[in-house]
Amino acid sequence: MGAEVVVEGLTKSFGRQNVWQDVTLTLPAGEVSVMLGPSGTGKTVFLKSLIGLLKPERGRVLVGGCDMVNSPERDVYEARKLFGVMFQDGALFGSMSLFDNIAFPLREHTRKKESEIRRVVMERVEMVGLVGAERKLPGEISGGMRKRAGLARALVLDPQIVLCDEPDSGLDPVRTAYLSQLLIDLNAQIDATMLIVTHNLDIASTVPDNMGMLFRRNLVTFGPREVLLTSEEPVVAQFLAGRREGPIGMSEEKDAATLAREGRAAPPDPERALPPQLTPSPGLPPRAGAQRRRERVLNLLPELPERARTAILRSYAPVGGAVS
Ligand SMILES: Nc1ncnc2c1ncn2[C@@H]1O[C@H](COP(=O)(O)OP(=O)(O)OP(=O)(O)O)[C@@H](O)[C@H]1O
Repeated sequence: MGAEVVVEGLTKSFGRQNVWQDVTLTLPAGEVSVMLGPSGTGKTVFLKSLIGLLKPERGRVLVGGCDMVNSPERDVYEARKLFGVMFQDGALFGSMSLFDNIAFPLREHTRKKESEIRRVVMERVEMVGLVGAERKLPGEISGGMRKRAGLARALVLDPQIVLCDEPDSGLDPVRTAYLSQLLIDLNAQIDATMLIVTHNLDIASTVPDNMGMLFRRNLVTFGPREVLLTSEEPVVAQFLAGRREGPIGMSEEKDAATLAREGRAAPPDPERALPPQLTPSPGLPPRAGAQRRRERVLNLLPELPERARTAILRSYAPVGGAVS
């Protein structure tokens, strides 16, 4: 099972520019979470802070007993091995074949023999559907294939936590749908804790167990997907509807006068059925994380808003019956 990631009171600034403050959330072990947010709200900075590449000035990130913010660099380096990171552009070495790119972390961080490296690399190549392309250079394949190669590389060290930074950027809607299914299938196979940063509403509404959103230097919300998807918070409703009307402007924030002229954005219709969450492809095991999540979320019910409660009970009810 993947490791839980506990974030407490995290605050990050660059000089006098505060990116976000007092961010507190827990990525539950083995579950899939998504972080949404308009451009420039600090989603990438958040991912980099989780792995200790950027150092917030306040707060803690606890992973398997290590505080990625405040522990000595030696401990942070060790704990970083629990993570697999898929960067926005795949971050592949252009002069190396996909095979060598994917093998790179194994050659760098382990003493495995070449035969063993080959076995692990090919297993991951198969998982992400790149068999036959492993001898190609990154420049000879499509953007979607590069993304999948980046994902395969993020998986070679058997990470307990997988972070994906905008895995959909530059992909067409069909490739994005395949990628969404791939992320769920991977979670079913490796039971890692996953955090996906994205603007993509299709991924956001069909992939995660949990969702959060960063806006105006704050974490607007983080919790079970149903909370955000039924939220009446104007910024969340605007983002999910992809509308111009609302607090999010071209340069992130609108001034109060513009907002007053527009009036409040309509909240989502409470009767609207939520898009169903993807399930693993036929032949794969059920997601252990989804089973744990069901227990966890049903215990949380009394603390959740009415709309989210109704949506959760509806999604867990057997057809025509009530949740036990
Ligand atoms: N190393 C850095 N030094 C100074 N400022 C930085 C640095 N990295 C990021 N920033 C600033 O932090 C803010 C948040 O950037 P970040 O890339 O995390 O946003 P984002 O939400 O991921 O955006 P997008 O969705 O457009 O990728 C931006 O204003 C950016 O300029």
